[in-house]
Amino acid sequence: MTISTTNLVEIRDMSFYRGARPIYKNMNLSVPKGKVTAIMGPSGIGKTTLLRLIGGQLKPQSGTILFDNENIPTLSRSRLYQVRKRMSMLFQSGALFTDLSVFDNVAYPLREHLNLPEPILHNLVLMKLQSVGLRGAANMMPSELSGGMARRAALARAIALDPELIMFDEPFAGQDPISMGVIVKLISEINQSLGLTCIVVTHDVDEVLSIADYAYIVAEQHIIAGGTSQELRQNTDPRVKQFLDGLADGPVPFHYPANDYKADLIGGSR
Ligand SMILES: Nc1ncnc2c1ncn2[C@@H]1O[C@H](COP(=O)(O)OP(=O)(O)OP(=O)(O)O)[C@@H](O)[C@H]1O
Repeated sequence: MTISTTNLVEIRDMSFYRGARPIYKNMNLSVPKGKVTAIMGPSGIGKTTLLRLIGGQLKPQSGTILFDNENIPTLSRSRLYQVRKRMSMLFQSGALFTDLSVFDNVAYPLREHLNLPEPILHNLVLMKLQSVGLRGAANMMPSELSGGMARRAALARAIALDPELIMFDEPFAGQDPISMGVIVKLISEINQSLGLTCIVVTHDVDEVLSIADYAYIVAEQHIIAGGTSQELRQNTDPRVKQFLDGLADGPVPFHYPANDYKADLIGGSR
């Protein structure tokens, strides 16, 4: 196996099944250190699953998932706990703790993992909030925030422990164009100013391609195309064009695999 020092995450020949159903078959993926990597693909194809595999919450049936050259699926529980501290995941539902203020939400992982004197913790939290433009909202409760602000507060919490990798699951979903622009800019800024490796899973092609150094498209249980944003835009594969142009139907089927429609309808009750 070639071990790369330039890729923070390296997936080789990885297969993952849900029951008998393959989600990934012999898939390969490299996520370069310090870059923004976009993972795109149709709904239900396995993008969130991929993030959970990288985070060690799910185990593949075969293959390797290297994080900084450590094979995640084979790590002991305690080692995985250590490695996971270096990664952060921001899920779409990235819920804040509703009974804690914005300040305390961001302070939570710091209090949980580090034993910092209160004045240092205070300043660290304010610095994280400053980086997402919410220092002024430190004392607000999550219920008082707009959707976009809540997402930014969740981002401040996700970077509280200075992870090396941050994985965003659909960061733009449900945002108005201005909030989307703010989030695009924030991802780009935290990548550039903190040197954070970012993986962004999304359907929002234009937004993500504007900041991604590399972009991959998942379909048919593996990566069907990848490269720089520009290379992907020039790709002539009809499946890639279908996805990038947002066409509802094409070589990548719109429907989740199902029984014959007519048979299902006349078959009556299930
Ligand atoms: N806990 C589970 N048990 C069984 N199947 C699951 C489970 N979670 C997800 N799946 C299936 O795995 C497949 C991949 O799901 P996943 O959430 O990774 O897709 P996705 O590409 O992130 O979709 P979307 O873009 O719609 O969020 C889906 O078909 C889903 O039905």
